[in-house]
Amino acid sequence: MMNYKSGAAPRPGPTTPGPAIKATDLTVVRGPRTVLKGLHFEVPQGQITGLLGPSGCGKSTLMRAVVGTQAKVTGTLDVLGEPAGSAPLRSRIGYVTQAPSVYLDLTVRQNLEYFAAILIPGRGYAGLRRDYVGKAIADVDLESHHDALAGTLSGGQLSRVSLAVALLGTPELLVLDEPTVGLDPVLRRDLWNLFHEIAGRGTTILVSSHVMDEAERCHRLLLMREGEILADDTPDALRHRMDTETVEAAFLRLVDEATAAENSTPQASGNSAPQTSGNSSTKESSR
Ligand SMILES: Nc1ncnc2c1ncn2[C@@H]1O[C@H](COP(=O)(O)OP(=O)(O)OP(=O)(O)O)[C@@H](O)[C@H]1O
Repeated sequence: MMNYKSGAAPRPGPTTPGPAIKATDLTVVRGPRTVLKGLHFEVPQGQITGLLGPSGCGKSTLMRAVVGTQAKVTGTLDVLGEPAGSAPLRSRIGYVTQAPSVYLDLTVRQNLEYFAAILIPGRGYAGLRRDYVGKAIADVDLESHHDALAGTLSGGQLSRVSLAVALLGTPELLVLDEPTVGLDPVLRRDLWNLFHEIAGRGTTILVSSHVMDEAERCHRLLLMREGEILADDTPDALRHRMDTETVEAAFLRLVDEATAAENSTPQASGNSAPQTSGNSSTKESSR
């Protein structure tokens, strides 16, 4: 968790020009495996960028690198104009992991008050903390449950408490690791509406999913496979370029092309970049 220096006012919104995230030759090794393989990409500010791909392709690892919790990261990774993981970024990024990170024996409000006290310590900020807690609870539509113990909430409600914690302090970048896993279609729709509302206020959102219909709700997509980026595009451009009805079909076509390219190159190794249709936004040409 990150906090504000005493006397420093919390930051209200985007303050840095340029992309929210810029990666150059981003490589991550975990154990014996190279999990991210020399990625080049940018994430624009104020939009929802979806990080999609099959289980194990490296989505969480990429997100961990962005928020600065991943070891053995090489290449260049700038976030909001600063090197990923640097101290000034701590109060500017909200991160929701796959596991709800809340205390089950505290109420919704107590959880938020606790994290707000760490984020913005000091008696002088008591009023500001109260405002942030109230706003975060309202944002995730949990006002009717603010006094409920977190341990008594449903899975969807618990996910929303985690999201509320990440929203404290109005971060410029929100990194959400599969926030809709296990939620019913109505809750998923409501959460995506909330993401759009948050992005509409200028917050950049990087959100991972392996549910392809969620790709259609993103402004941009990074499609991943085996630690590489197969495509970096808008959903419309991707469907158009691959001549498919859905992003899912476009993704499957890209995977087939990459597999065929690998199979037709005898010396191809697991670290080789897949061949795609030659669009300027594919990994090959963005190097
Ligand atoms: N601590 C670790 N040590 C070694 N390898 C790891 C470790 N954690 C993850 N990996 C490997 O790194 C690869 C990428 O994992 P990652 O969790 O980033 O994938 P993912 O796309 O987020 O998957 P999922 O959608 O299932 O969450 C996987 O092959 C995984 O086995």
